Amino acid sequence: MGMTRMLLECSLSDKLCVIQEKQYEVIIVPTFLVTIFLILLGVILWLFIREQRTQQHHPGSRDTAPVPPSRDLSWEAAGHGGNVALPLKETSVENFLGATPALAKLQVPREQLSEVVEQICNGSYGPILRANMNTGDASKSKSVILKALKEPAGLHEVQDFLGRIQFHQYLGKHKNLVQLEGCCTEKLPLYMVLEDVVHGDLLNFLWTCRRDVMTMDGLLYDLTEKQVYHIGKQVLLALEFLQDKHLFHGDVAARNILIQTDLTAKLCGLGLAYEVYTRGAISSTQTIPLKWLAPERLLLRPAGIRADVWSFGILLYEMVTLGAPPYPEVPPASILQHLQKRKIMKRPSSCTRTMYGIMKSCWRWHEAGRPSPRELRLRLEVAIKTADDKAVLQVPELVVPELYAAVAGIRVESLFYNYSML
Ligand SMILES: Nc1ncnc2c1ncn2[C@@H]1O[C@H](COP(=O)(O)OP(=O)(O)OP(=O)(O)O)[C@@H](O)[C@H]1O
Repeated sequence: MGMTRMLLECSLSDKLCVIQEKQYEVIIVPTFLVTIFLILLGVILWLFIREQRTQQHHPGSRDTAPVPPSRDLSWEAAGHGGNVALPLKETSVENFLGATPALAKLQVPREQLSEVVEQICNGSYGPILRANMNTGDASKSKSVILKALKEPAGLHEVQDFLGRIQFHQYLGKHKNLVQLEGCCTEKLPLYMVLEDVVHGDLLNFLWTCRRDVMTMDGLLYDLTEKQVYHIGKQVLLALEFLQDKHLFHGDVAARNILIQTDLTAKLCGLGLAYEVYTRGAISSTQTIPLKWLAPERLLLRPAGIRADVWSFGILLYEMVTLGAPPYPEVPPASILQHLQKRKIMKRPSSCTRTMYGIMKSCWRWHEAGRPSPRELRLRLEVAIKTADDKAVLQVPELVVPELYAAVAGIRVESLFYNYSML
């Protein structure tokens, strides 16, 4: 339109008009084309740089076979639930480890765990194994306990297992708590490495004391009143330690105490203490034998360290009777009604009045009336001074584990006894 108008207004002899027409062709069109070219070049460059950056973030994506997608939490969120066990990809575990760098310091090289000697039992996470650990020097190989996470495991189980290791790390060392030596969590299968308390649990020790066995691997299978106090005092030290950290154990019983040759006692079975640590209370549906529980636990009320004190009273009873089941005349399911009638266990014939007095103080209905672990320990320290260290506790009847389990209200499979010993 503009050109037509120009031509109409100009004569052929009009030079100015010709010059204007040449300006239009020579300046504006090339400028337009150059601009388009530059824009295209810019876009191509931008796409090229973006591609380069993508490759830097995923180095193997072009040169290696594609990695299968790892299972993520969305799988569980899609209605499959946390308990579904699926084989985990190494990458999933590595992701967790990335989120828990504190565990890096605890890693034990797998090649140091040379041979599994035996499977002790099936624990709450999976098999509990005894293995040899090489410490570099062949003459210094030592026995350790491996708690393995059973496979296949769900993601939340892996998380829980790693959390449990960190809980051990948080607790730190205490002479009367089973010690964490390290872990193998850089790949599957996952292991928690614990010190080996070779003589196993106190309940088995008590049962063996009923037999004619004198000593085994340096441990004397005889128990006096003084030794009962000695073991009890160590358990109370462990409870004080937990209380200082605003925790409690939740399952104090002879089956959860490990014994060393010199009668050092170590509290194990810290699963419920871990729940208290993570959730502030025991919320697990895990069944704890009712006969060891304080009334507030049976009534599903909030509980604390004084519920452990109640169970400690039952532990004293277990020791002085060499592992008899508590309340032998009461069916496990009726224990709450029994206690609601304010009935407690009678004094066993092997129990002194002093010791029975201590037991009764643990079994006061209201937790505020019960002593604290520290008060209790001080009472034990006084009692120990005059306790009998000569007379050996004796119970002639041998234990039939199935019968014990039925009367105690415990699943027989959860008792880690050695048949050959009984
Ligand atoms: N460090 C250890 N040394 C020797 N034996 C052990 C050790 N740890 C566990 N055991 C054996 O395994 C049994 C079960 O241990 P423990 O209760 O700690 O395992 P768990 O089932 O994993 O429970 P939790 O999850 O409550 O810790 C013990 O009664 C004992 O016989």
